[in-house]
Amino acid sequence: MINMKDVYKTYSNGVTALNGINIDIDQGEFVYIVGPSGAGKSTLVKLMYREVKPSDGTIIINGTDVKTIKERKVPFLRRQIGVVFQDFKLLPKLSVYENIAFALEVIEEQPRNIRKRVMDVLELVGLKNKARFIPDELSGGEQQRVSIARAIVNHPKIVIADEPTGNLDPETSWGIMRTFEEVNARGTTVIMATHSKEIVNTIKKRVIAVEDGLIVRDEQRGEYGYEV
Ligand SMILES: Nc1ncnc2c1ncn2[C@@H]1O[C@H](COP(=O)(O)OP(=O)(O)OP(=O)(O)O)[C@@H](O)[C@H]1O
Repeated sequence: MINMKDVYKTYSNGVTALNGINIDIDQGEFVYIVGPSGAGKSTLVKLMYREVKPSDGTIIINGTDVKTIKERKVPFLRRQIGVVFQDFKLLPKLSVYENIAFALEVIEEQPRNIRKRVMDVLELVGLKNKARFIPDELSGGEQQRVSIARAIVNHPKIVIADEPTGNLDPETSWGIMRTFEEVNARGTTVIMATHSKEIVNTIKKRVIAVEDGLIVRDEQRGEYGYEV
């Protein structure tokens, strides 16, 4: 469902972030992307949701070629992909409920369906009782659970998370990981760029290691493989 072939990315300032990447990820997989700072992990995941465009090579996401996709079709691609960021990116003036409902309003979901879908997803992440709170009234872990809820409310086939536990303490991070595991258990593909050795070595999944824009390791139930 995610296929990258000979993918290169050079930014406009001349920095080459990816140097010939080949990846095949199937529906339902859980994949960690690891590697040193500046290795190209964020660039790799941003290519998957077409935040950046490849300089060369082919990227097929769910049957769509993201290099040749027409600009007006990009929103349809994005609907199939939920994205979770390190810094949550919630709208600060909207309530938890409204932050999640917004993701459905922009895709013109029928208003009568929105309430049930938002409450269902809040139940999944364990925040039904905080629907009326604004982000500032929540802990970091709760805010991240809201952002996961927002990413999955639309039932995307793929969830991409770039350092989702980077701003959270270890205990909170385990809770977030449980949520991602539940999302994955429902059949959603999860791709997670992370610097967390503890998480990768404890919750064993496929590990793709990137160094200097190249994949240097791709192992099922792999190890983090770097000293912290
Ligand atoms: N928008 C950009 N414009 C120019 N260069 C960029 C841009 N984004 C990233 N880079 C460069 O591309 C390289 C890879 O960056 P990237 O953010 O993908 O690495 P990373 O592995 O995610 O790093 P980290 O673990 O520190 O987040 C780095 O040299 C970085 O400076």
